[in-house]
Amino acid sequence: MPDQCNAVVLDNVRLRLGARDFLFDCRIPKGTITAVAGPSGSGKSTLLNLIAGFETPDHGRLSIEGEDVRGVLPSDRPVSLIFQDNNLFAHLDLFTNVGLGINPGLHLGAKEREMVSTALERVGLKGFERRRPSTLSGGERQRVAFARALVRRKPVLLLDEPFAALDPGSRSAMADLLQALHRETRNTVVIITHDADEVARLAEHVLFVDRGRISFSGPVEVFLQRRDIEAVRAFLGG
Ligand SMILES: Nc1ncnc2c1ncn2[C@@H]1O[C@H](COP(=O)(O)OP(=O)(O)OP(=O)(O)O)[C@@H](O)[C@H]1O
Repeated sequence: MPDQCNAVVLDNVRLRLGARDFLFDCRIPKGTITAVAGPSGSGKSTLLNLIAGFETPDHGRLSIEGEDVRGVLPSDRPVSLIFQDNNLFAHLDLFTNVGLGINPGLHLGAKEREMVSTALERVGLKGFERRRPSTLSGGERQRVAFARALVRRKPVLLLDEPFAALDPGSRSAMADLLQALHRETRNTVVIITHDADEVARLAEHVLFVDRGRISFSGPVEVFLQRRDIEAVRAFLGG
């Protein structure tokens, strides 16, 4: 596949962390939802941290949206992030938490304030603007994190197990919201998940990480049939 079809390209990216070494050679197709799956400790978060810029490759090339991002600070990369614990500031209200996605200095003009209100409305939190994160449920807090990612308007959205702390009902509501937002924005979504059903339901493309390497990369329909790779078989449940 030509590289302009890929939002993220890792070319023989190597990294050593303590006793563990990682080698990632993979592509993430532009505009897709790509699931990153694999056993615990295999290196899924490390892969996301490399893309986000929280880890620096020892060797290899990493480009995002066609740009070599070696030496580019996390805040200057064309990515936004959502983690399991959603990183909201407890002492700030929701409007302010979302506004920080646009401008860390919080100098918001009328247009930016409108963007924050629209994003909160889009994730179903209209009227919650002055509430603090502690007054919300886990699912609602994740919606705020989504709103903040929406106002950032970055082409790549990285999610590290964003629904792991939620009950099954909220998980599936958030998966629906993610899909709806993806249909609107058509950005590239990369989501770590431990849940085979979530992979089947959400993803178009799958990267399977095993012992610091990519052991499968391809369309979800092919992934779901791959019973010949032992770790994939275990992940899919027999
Ligand atoms: N800074 C570090 N120094 C040493 N080892 C590290 C460091 N960061 C991660 N590791 C190790 O690298 C391995 C991969 O970690 P990583 O968090 O990427 O795995 P994961 O697939 O996301 O796991 P999980 O599904 O359990 O969250 C683990 O064994 C972890 O202990």
